[in-house]
Amino acid sequence: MAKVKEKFDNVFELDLGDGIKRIGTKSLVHNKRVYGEKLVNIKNTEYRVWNPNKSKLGASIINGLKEMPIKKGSKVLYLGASAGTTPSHVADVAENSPVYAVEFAPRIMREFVESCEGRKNLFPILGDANKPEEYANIVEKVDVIFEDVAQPNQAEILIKNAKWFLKEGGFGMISIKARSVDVTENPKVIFEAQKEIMEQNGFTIIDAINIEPFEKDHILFVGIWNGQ
Ligand SMILES: C[S@@+](CC[C@H](N)C(=O)[O-])C[C@H]1O[C@@H](n2cnc3c(N)ncnc32)[C@H](O)[C@@H]1O
Repeated sequence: MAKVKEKFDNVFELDLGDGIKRIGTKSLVHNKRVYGEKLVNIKNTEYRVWNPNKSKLGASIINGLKEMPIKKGSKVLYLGASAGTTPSHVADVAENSPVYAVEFAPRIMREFVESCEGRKNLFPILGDANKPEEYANIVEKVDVIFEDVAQPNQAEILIKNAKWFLKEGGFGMISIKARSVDVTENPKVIFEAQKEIMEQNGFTIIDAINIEPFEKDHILFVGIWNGQ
């Protein structure tokens, strides 16, 4: 018998009876898959299984994220939307609240727009996360910025967007890919350097999650914005 338990606001532990640790979100759009994820029905509710191999946020939750800043009612700015895998789960969690999702590759954007169909709170924005001023007329002040862009200046991009859009006391969540910063340097050194950039520019880091074995040399930092 399948069982469900709410782990964080609108994030559920799904026990399908096979001993595998799974999480999921309630389907906001019934019977619609975004990336081939499994759909399960438990007690008349449909859940989308959140695949940690395809989502760094999903992997972080499985690997022990302490607090989930994205909750029902959170306004979110998502940088690096790709085709919408993680943004779709984030939108399920936020439920009625807007998730603004920025992606700069037009081809991927087309796929992403398709996956937004029927999702009333997920807003695709074709834009460069390095230039927040270009989407400042669309995005409002948010509770959380989530970033997954795999660029050498990942931490700087978060800070730039926080200055424009993050409420004081809001959360920045950033997935750092060591190899995008420097392929030769030890990942631990890179993570420390990126953390320092954030701490010197207005964030207090409250959590750091290594997401192996799902992704190699990646870390997810969670920080509180002091409103610089
Ligand atoms: C690792 S993928 C994101 C995967 C996605 N977050 C998910 O979990 O479903 C990184 C994405 O960031 C996008 N990207 C990279 N640099 C960007 C920038 N400066 N502005 C907007 N998007 C960017 C890439 O085109 C790519 O689609």
